[in-house]
Amino acid sequence: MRLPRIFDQPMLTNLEHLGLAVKNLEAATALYTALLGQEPYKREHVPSEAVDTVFFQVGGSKIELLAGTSPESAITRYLEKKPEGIHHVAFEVDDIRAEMARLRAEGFVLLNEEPKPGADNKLVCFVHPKSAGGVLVELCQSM
Ligand SMILES: CC[C@@H](C(=O)O)C(=O)SCCNC(=O)CCNC(=O)[C@H](O)C(C)(C)COP(=O)(O)OP(=O)(O)OC[C@H]1O[C@@H](n2cnc3c(N)ncnc32)[C@H](O)[C@@H]1OP(=O)(O)O
Ligand SMILES: [Co+2]
Repeated sequence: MRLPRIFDQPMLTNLEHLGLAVKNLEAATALYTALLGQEPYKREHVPSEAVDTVFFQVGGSKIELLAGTSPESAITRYLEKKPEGIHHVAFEVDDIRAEMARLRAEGFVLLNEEPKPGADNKLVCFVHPKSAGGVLVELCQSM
């Protein structure tokens, strides 16, 4: 059992984005444009993750729509088993390497040895959902 800690300052500084897995990116973009009452501010293909993304700004956070572009994509694999919806929760960090070391020491299982380039000019790292209460967690540091 993890014991409570007292920290001087928060390590995960902001809810950076919610990642939503979708099958049809154009249909989902139209739906979220209507829901949020605004156009997306960015579309980006991320070859390393085999995903197409669409971003909406919502206050200090973002909605990231994700569609897989290959059968090996984590999003394609996820949608083979699960319905469309929230796929991951992404937190902003100031120093991703320091946070990765801290989370490893706390017993979390990281899916990346090193930070890797993500979408929207971020360095990212994922925490396995099995070690994070069933939620896939992403850390994001601005590049
Ligand atoms: C655009 C870039 C970037 C950004 O900048 O924002 C992104 O967001 S990319 C997003 C897509 N990329 C990733 O998700 C990379 C990290 N994910 C992975 O490495 C894998 O998806 C995984 C989490 C390790 C799972 O892969 P795998 O083990 O091959 O799949 P399984 O189907 O066998 O799942 C095992 C186990 O884990 C559960 N699971 C899988 N995905 C999720 C999830 N998103 N949320 C919660 N739980 C998840 C799955 O249900 C299985 O559980 P059991 O059935 O109980 O065994
Ligand atoms: Co993400």
